[in-house]
Amino acid sequence: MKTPIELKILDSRIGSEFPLPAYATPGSAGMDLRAMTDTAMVIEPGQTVLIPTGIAIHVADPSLAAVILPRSGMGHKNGIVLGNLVGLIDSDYQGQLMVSCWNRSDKPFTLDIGDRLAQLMFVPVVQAEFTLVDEFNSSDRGEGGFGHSGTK
Ligand SMILES: O=c1ccn([C@H]2C[C@H](O)[C@@H](COP(=O)(O)OP(=O)(O)OP(=O)(O)O)O2)c(=O)[nH]1
Ligand SMILES: [Mg+2]
Repeated sequence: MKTPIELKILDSRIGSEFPLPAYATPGSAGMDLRAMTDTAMVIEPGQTVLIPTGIAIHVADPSLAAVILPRSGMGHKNGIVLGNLVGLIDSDYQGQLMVSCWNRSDKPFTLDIGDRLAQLMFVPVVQAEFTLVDEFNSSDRGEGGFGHSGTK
């Protein structure tokens, strides 16, 4: 059972020349987002460019969010990852989904119009309300962290 999410097409090439984001297989967690630029573009080594996707979504439910993640092939083979590492889409965001595209490789990368450059995944969210305390009930870990348990 899939969760309905409102989507607006902002670029008419989506839904005509290029399909709407969709799950590629029944078990896919993410759906690919496409580069809806006016022209193909070369992203130079080290450069970060904000790429429009041509769509907006309104998640609406505060117990859900969407995240934009790199595609593993683009990241591993081409060094095309996200300038913000992970993009978080708030449930009340209604603007265009944008992908911060970072070429972390040492080679220029050509991004063609409509290329699938990142992926969108919906996730459950728990909103917290802080309860102020002076002391925590002690845990086994306590304040240990950042590798204090070693690597072996
Ligand atoms: O990769 C991304 C990350 C964010 N957003 C949009 C949706 C998100 O809800 C909004 C704000 O993102 P975030 O809170 O991460 O950025 P900020 O720098 O804190 O901006 P703001 O002050 O608008 O919250 O920008 C994208 O389109 N793509
Ligand atoms: Mg913010």
